[in-house]
Amino acid sequence: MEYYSLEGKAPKVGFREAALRGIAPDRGLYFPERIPAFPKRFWSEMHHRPFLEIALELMLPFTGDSLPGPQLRTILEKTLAFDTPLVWLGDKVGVLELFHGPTLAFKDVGATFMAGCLGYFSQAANTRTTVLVATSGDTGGAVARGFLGVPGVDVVILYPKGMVSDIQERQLTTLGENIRAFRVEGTFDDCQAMVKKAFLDPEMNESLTLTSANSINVARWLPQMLYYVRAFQQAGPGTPELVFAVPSGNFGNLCAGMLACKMGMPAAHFVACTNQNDTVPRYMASRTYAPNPAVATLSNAMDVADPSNFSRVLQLFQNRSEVLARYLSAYAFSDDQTLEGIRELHERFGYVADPHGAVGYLGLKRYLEASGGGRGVFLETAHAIKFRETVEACLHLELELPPGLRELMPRKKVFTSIAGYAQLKEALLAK
Ligand SMILES: N[C@@H](CCOP(=O)(O)O)C(=O)O
Repeated sequence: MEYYSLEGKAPKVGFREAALRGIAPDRGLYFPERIPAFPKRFWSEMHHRPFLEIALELMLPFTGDSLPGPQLRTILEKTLAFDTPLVWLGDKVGVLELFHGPTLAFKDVGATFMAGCLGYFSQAANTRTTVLVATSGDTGGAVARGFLGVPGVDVVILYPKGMVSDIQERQLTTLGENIRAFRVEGTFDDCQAMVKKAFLDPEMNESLTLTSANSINVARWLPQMLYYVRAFQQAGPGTPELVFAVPSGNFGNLCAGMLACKMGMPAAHFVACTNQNDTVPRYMASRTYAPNPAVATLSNAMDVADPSNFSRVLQLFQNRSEVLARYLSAYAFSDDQTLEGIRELHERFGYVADPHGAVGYLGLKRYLEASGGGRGVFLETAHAIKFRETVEACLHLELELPPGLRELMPRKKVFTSIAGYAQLKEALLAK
């Protein structure tokens, strides 16, 4: 499989090079040159098969010659080591829980897969790679954990000051070793712009081998399709096609689900659910892509004004927004509505959701009402404990701290404060 740049001005590359580069030299996102289609039989017969075998079949066309089969299997075994259960809250509403990984967020899936790939590529070539990552909350912790101690890899995390939760900040600033954190005066979009700038900076590229661990990287993005397929498998044979409601920030997650659908996975519809950073819902209503400055919200991991992966979503539909609109609806919700969503889930189903999951639930509910019925699943992208203050105050209860987090609490947060790209560059080039 080869990958081309969505900007169209860079040569095609294989999976290995796309993963090592992060983005193409023309700043475009890499996109697979063909989407492998799996026949109806593959989907109808998967319900009794071990999921690892299914995952291998699905990922193999994408990794191609870059990873030997046994290596891909080992990486997938680690990636799938934690469950992503589909829990039905009622007849019509289910929740796909993606927070059972080591950092309690869906990012653990992609970060584990990518860390496995990069560890293998660096070892095989005996090189040192610097992974740059911008985070609005959850990616940073998952990448820090996924790459901790991986030989040949240094991780540099950029996060916006005051726009991530206390637990999220602990997850990305307290591990040490090969992980460094930079606290940026700015928004997630500023952090992401710095990452992209670094890739085009000749001095940086002369001294460092850079890549990105955001979902702009195919090795982070592609494996995220697996939990949609796992949800389909768990729903069981004969289940009517599901609506998937996806809390969305950088849109890698939603795009991975829609990719699975393009590969043949039956799905009724997708719903992109955002907070007030509503560029995509406004785009879907007006067909004008016009990001506003990012605003801080309770669902901070989605505080993204200019979602990188939306270009991939459009590409899946040959950039025909009228076709995309048949498969995707998009809604935005305020913080007050988010709190209402958390309360409603608790009152109706006894379910404790985090603010991102609550936004997903609200989107699902609105879509099912508007379309006159159906059955759907919202993605619970992070554990409620990561947003402890918000959830505890909203529901008047106390959440228990999981053991993995307990050990982070007494540790000191270590980070470097920076205001812009020049300081980042100076710090990374300092000997
Ligand atoms: N929601 C993210 C923002 C970056 O998204 P990614 O999936 O592209 O890494 C976060 O939590 O940092």
